[in-house]
Amino acid sequence: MAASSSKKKAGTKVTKVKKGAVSYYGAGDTPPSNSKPNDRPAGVHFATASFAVLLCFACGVLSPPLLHLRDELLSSQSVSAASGSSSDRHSLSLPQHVPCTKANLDSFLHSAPVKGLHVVCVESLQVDDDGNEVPLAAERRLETRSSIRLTFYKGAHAARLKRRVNVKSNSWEDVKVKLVTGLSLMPETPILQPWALFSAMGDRIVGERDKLNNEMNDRTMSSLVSSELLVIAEGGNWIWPGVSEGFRREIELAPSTITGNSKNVTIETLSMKPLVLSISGFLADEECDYIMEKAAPTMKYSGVSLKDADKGRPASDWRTSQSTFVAAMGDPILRDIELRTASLTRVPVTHQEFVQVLRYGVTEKYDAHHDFFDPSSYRSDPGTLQLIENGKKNRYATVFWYLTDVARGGETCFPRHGGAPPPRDFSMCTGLKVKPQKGKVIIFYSLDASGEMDPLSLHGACPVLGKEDIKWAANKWLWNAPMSYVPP
Ligand SMILES: O=C(O)CCC(=O)C(=O)O
Ligand SMILES: [Fe+2]
Repeated sequence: MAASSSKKKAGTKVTKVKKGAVSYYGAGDTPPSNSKPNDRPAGVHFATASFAVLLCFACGVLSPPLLHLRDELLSSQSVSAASGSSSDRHSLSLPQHVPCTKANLDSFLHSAPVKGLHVVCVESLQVDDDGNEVPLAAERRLETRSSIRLTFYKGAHAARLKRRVNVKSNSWEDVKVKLVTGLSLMPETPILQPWALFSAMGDRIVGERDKLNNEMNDRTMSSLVSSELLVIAEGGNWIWPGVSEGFRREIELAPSTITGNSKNVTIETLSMKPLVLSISGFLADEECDYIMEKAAPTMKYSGVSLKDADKGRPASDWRTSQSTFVAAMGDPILRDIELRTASLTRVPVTHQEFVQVLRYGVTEKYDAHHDFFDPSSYRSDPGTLQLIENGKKNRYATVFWYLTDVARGGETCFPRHGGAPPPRDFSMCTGLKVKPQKGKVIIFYSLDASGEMDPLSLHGACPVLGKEDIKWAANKWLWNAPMSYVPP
C-alpha cells in the first residue's frame, strides 16, 4: 500500500484472488416459532445501553465516529498526480487508489451476482490529437479530463458483459443518474436505507441522500476518480465482498488508541451463503481475559426477546447460557476494541450496541435463531417496532468474539449454509460449524448488501460437551444506522 505520509493509516491490500490465497492491493428463521436474539431482560439492558451510548456521544465522553476519516488514505500516486484542476489539488485527502486491474477486480467480483452489491470502475478520459476520447494514464487521472467513463459490474458479478457509460460533466448528480439507471439502484423508502458508494477500502465516499455543495461535489468527484475501483452497497453499509469460500484478504486496521500501533489481519471467507468471515488473532489473549473478568460479576442466565407466537414460553426453551451487557464508557481497553471492530467492518462505531458477553457451561447452548428483528414477528410489540422503525433499522452484522478455546462442542453453527432449507429441528447443530478459538472473531451479516434480512443467517450455539469446558464469547451487534433509544 502506498501512502504519502509517513504516518500509517488503516487500509487494505489486494493483489490476487486465488481461493485460499491472501490478496493484496497493487500500489480490498428462527427457533420453532421463534425466539429472537435479544433477551427480554436483556432487551431492557439493550435499550438502556443504547440510551447511555447516545448520552455519551451527546456529552462528548466518547469521541465521534472518525472511522471514515481515519481510513482515508492519500496514495502517493494520487498526490503526485494531483497537478491538474484546483479542486483536485485542494482535496484534503483522497481514498487510496485501487486500479481496476484484473487482479484487483478478482478481489471484488463473484462467480454469481450478489444482491445489492455492485462494482464500478471510473476512468478519466481526454481528447487526443485525432479528436478521440482516450483514457488518461493512471498517474494523470486527476488532471483535467473531458469526461469520465463508468464501467458497471452489476451484482459485483464477474460477467463478461459489462456496461459502460460516459459522463461529460464534473457533477456528482449527473454521475448519480447514470449509476441509478445503469445499476437499477433502489431509492430510499420508509423501510429501506439509502444506498451508498465506497472506495475499494470501505471508505464511504457519498450516499444517495447526500446533498453536496460545490466544494463537496468537487471533492466527491476527485475521490471517485482517484479511487478508480468503487463499491456500491444498496443497504448503505459496507460489506466485505466474500468472493468465494476460502478467499483471504489482508487488511490493515486503524492504529490502537492505546499503543498507537496498527496491525494487519486476514479476513477469510468461511461461507458465502450466508456471508461468514473469520479473523484469527483479532483480540489479544489479555484482552479476552480482561473482558471475561469484567463481565463475570454481572453474568445472569440469558433471556430471549419473545416473538408474538412465543409469548409465555421460558427463554430456557432456546437458550441456556448466561450473558451480560458491558458498557465501554470510561474503559479504554473496551473502547479500543470497539474502534478496532469499527475499523475491521468499516461500519461506524455509532452503529454498535454494547458488547454482550456470553458464558456456556457443559450442555449449555443456544438454538438456531436470527440476530435481526423481523417486523412481521413483532406486530403486537410496539416498543420493538418503534426501535426498528418498522424494519428500516435493524441489526446489520454480528462480530462474534471467541474469548476461550473449547475442546469439545460449543461451535457456532449455521444450519442454512450453502442455501440449505430451514432445519426441522432448530436445536440440531447442523451446517457450517465454527470452532471457538481464543482471540478469533467471526463476522456474519444478518442483512444482505441490499439491506434486506438474510434468512440464511440463521445460526446457533452447539452445546458445550467437554466436562471441563467453559465457553466464553461475546456478541458485538452492529446496526444499519446509528443507535437510538426508544423507551419501553
Ligand atoms: O454462542 C454462539 O456461538 C452464538 C451465540 C448467538 O448467536 C447469540 O448470542 O445471539
Ligand atoms: Fe445470535
